[in-house]
Amino acid sequence: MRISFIGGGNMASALIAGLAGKLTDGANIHVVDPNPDALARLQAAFGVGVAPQIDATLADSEVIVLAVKPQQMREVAAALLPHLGRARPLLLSIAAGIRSADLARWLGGYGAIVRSMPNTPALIGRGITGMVASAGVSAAQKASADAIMKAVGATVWLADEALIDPVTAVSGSGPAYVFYFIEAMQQAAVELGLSAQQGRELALATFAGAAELAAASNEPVELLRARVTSKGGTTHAAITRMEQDAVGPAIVAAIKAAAARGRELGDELGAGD
Ligand SMILES: NC(=O)C1=CN([C@@H]2O[C@H](COP(=O)(O)OP(=O)(O)OC[C@H]3O[C@@H](n4cnc5c(N)ncnc54)[C@H](OP(=O)(O)O)[C@@H]3O)[C@@H](O)[C@H]2O)C=CC1
Ligand SMILES: O=C(O)[C@@H]1CCC=N1
Repeated sequence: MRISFIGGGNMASALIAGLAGKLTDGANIHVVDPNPDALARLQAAFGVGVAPQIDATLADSEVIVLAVKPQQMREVAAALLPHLGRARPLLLSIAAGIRSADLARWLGGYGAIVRSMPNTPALIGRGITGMVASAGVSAAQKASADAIMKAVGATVWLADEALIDPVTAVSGSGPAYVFYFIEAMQQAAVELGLSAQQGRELALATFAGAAELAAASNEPVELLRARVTSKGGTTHAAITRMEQDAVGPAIVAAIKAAAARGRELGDELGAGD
């Protein structure tokens, strides 16, 4: 499969790292980005083809992954439009907020669009991607999009595009919340007298182990939490403090803020012709 990436930044690099040499050869991947350093890094690491701007090379791609910032998408659509005619590739957008209908409108009514929301654990093949296909996407194109994202983790197809903003808020942005929690655990470890290295090792192993345990168990996470929480014990002291400080409601509110920002980006950037 020949795949092009428009934008070779953080998320594109994570996807390319997961794809190259697995789903397709690096030589079948083409990356467009204005930054020479980013292109040189990707070329050296994965043997991908590179270009500083959109050109006719794109016409050979079966799938074009749109991996620029949401604010850059409209300009990219204008540059892409002249190159879509012949091969009619699938456009696989990973941009937060940008609605398929707006993208299609900027592309003169182009219908072969899958909107998706991956996350950075794709870098190690442990990503999860929410996806939704527009009406103009063929079954074969949907299968290609699924194969690309499955090569870097799991996929969840959504019946309604409105659910992409919640997916963005939960799993697209989610790794940042997990890293934030790990940072806090590391800080606590150091403040309690452990070394930074020990704090890191303890926090990471605990996160990974607890997540794997929850995934392997049929029991709800509330029950798994209750099993750690001995009556009158240490966990109870910690959870009581978290409840006093409304940590759970603050996390829920934060995730809702992310979803609202996704909708707001769609409104802001999709407005007008
Ligand atoms: N980071 C993440 O965890 C996730 C990000 N996403 C989505 O992925 C998209 C990219 O995010 P991210 O990788 O973090 O952002 P980055 O800024 O790291 O990457 C975007 C890249 O696109 C380049 N670019 C700008 N204009 C063009 C153009 N006209 N043609 C080609 N390339 C261009 C940028 O260059 P320059 O810096 O010079 O502008 C930059 O290198 C966003 O839409 C985001 O919503 C989705 C899921 C998770
Ligand atoms: O923060 C963002 O907007 C992007 C989308 C999901 C993760 N990063």
